[in-house]
Amino acid sequence: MLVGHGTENDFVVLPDPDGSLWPDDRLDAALVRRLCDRRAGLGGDGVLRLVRSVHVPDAAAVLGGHLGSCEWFMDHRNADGTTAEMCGNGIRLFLHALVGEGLLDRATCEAGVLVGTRGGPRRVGATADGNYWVDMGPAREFGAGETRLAGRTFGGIAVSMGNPHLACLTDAAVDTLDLTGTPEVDAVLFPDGVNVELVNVVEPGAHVRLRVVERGVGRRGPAAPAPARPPTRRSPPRDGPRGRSSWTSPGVACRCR
Ligand SMILES: N[C@@H](CCC[C@H](N)C(=O)O)C(=O)O
Repeated sequence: MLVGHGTENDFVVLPDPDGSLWPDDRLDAALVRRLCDRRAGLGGDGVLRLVRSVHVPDAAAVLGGHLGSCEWFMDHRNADGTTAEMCGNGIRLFLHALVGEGLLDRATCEAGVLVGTRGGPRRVGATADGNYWVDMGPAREFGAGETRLAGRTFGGIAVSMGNPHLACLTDAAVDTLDLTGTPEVDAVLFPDGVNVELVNVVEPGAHVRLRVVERGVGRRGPAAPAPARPPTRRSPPRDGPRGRSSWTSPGVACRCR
């Protein structure tokens, strides 16, 4: 077992190349909760199992024709034992762990490696300066939503990045909010729950500050923002200018483009 984090989204990492060490009947929801328990277990926002796609029963269904191109599959579990389709922070740690375990050669990662996830294939790569990048894919809006949290109501856009997000622009200083509660959301719009991001625009189109209440985890710091290109208005530009932007959350920073 390993532990690691991507922008402080931390995980218990289980290398299991042929799927024999942690099959589903062993890595069940109860064991995931115990592993992620920050007092009685190793502690983490979730579990990342490193396994070849051919040993994942549902990989063919979620990858379709991409199955043959995704040697590795990120089997992601949230701290509460639920599975998540995709994790922008986790998939960069996933690649780092594959390299660290000698299962992939870092030099071959610089062009990008296609990794299977329950949100479909994602290309993730290593940079020459020791960092990692991920192509999060398109942000797919699927409606307007709101959440009741920290004694306030925040309106936002429902966005899928493979996993569901509610991205809420707000003038309330996000660093000052008490996010210990559970966000109230529309169960029809978000039948499987949702990751809630509260966003302050620091510099339109260039820099946002955000706080996340993550599905299956609870309050925590950053997440790969949804949409990956932070919105500068109530809904992200459908075909707005592409460029670089950054987001910060207490203690970390990340670049998006
Ligand atoms: N923080 C992650 C999201 C991880 C999964 C999430 N908890 C979910 O259930 O969708 C990210 O960076 O995307």
